[in-house]
Amino acid sequence: MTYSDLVNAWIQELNIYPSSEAETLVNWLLEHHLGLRRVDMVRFFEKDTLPSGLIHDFERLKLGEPIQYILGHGPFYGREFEVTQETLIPRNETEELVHLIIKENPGIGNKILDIGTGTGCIPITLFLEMKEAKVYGLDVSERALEVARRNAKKLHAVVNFLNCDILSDHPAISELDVLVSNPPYVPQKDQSEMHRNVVDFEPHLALFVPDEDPLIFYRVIGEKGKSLLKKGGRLYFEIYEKAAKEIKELLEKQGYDRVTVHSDLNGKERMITATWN
Ligand SMILES: C[S@@+](CC[C@H](N)C(=O)[O-])C[C@H]1O[C@@H](n2cnc3c(N)ncnc32)[C@H](O)[C@@H]1O
Repeated sequence: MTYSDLVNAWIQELNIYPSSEAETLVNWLLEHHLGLRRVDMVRFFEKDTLPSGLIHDFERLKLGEPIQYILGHGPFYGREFEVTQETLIPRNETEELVHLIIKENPGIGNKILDIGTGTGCIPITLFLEMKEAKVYGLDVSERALEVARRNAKKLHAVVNFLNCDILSDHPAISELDVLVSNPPYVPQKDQSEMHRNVVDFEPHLALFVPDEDPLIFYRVIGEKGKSLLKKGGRLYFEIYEKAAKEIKELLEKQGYDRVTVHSDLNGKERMITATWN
């Protein structure tokens, strides 16, 4: 079998994805298993046989499992982060949120807390990209925090991780320059609109909120932010596009200033920022 025979056959079999995406996924899997660049793979196929792990992983891909869970890692802001089924897979729009924080807070020694940290991708990246930042990350899931701690160690980032349920506990932190969160925000009833590989594989604890109170995390974090943030401190949320207007109104009602909705690169309203004065 040649490289192109195999790639074409697998693209056909991976018909749960559009063919351009299937091609990217097949090549990602091949590169991971063979440790070869695409150009070298053509030569590999002329003389070698496929490792059995590759076939097994392809079967998982066909069943809709996200490739980051299969490989055990995924990219975020130019670095690879370990992911497990206890953690959300880091998303592009979250990279944009992190980029906004870096751009808007060029000073030295910012004190930062990330609520609902998952893999730790937000605080680890902020530690590595901002000068002398003092960074905290919290999550209710101890299993997610274990992953976050491993990521920090591997990437040489100093982050204080705390196990905390933000809906019932108050973290013992104050005088923050930046409070950031990408909290769970998808109402249960919207499950049916989501891609199967998200609903079937990613942790529901990281995704869903009750239909009767979909803004619960924004309301609670906004309220707690008043004592966590210092005067002039900045709040950064990733948001559900459908809820942008309501979250803006909520934060204005809570007394925040300069409440601003930002669009991501796809033109979707996916971030909101505010100042506590
Ligand atoms: C949407 S994920 C975000 C993960 C990561 N920050 C990212 O952007 O990839 C939300 C995170 O909030 C955590 N979480 C859910 N309920 C929580 C709670 N009550 N208190 C603290 N964290 C919570 C989940 O475990 C999950 O890691």
